[in-house]
Amino acid sequence: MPPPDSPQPSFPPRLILASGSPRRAELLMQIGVPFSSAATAVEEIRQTDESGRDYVLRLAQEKSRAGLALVGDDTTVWSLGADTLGLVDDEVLEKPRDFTDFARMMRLMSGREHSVLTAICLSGSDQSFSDVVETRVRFRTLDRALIEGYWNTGEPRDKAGGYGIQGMGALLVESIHGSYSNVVGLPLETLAGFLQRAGIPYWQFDKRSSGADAGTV
Ligand SMILES: Cc1cn([C@H]2C[C@H](O)[C@@H](COP(=O)(O)OP(=O)(O)OP(=O)(O)O)O2)c(=O)[nH]c1=O
Repeated sequence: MPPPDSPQPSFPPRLILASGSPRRAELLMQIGVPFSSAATAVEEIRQTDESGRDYVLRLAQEKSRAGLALVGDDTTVWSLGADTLGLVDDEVLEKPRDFTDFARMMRLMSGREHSVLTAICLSGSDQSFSDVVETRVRFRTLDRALIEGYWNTGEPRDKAGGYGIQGMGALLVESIHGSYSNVVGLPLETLAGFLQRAGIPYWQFDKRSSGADAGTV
């Protein structure tokens, strides 16, 4: 808690989750911060020679700025954007285009470690905080039957790297090193620091009545 005589931010500040990802909304609800959701139309195309880290950071920043642009001149609003991808041997793993692409990714990750990078960016009218968080994930050895069976569940299609650790994808995982929420798409530990720096007093919210209003902007 800040000391009682410290300057208080306008309360409650409005937070926009600039994302259409239900996983990100669920993670934000978990920490009880009120927010509204707004999916953005940021194009996800990696530039030639852009590293995975630079790419994921650029997209999180573009999504965050796009969310802020929706509210015009309102200086009390903050916008949170995020982007997630997998990385193995410098190869960037996004959402699988089709089964062939998915099976290729699974073979790349089978029996070894890969990285999941999530970038988050919290932007206000005159300040912005961003970072890229890395979690190392080790997969079991995956055989063709497991790869095909998992694809047929439908779960892999809209997920970076083609799996959801919060779902049946957990069965592919042997161990993880680092933030779990980062793999799901929003590193809550890093986000907590950003909310504090932005003066969004998440520790004051009444967890019984807040959480997401999950309305749209
Ligand atoms: C690795 C992994 C990814 N994912 C998801 C998180 C993201 O929703 C998705 C990565 O795609 P993103 O392009 O980061 O996000 P998105 O298109 O779903 O949503 P938006 O751009 O509107 O914010 O993969 C999981 O849900 N579980 C996992 O274990």
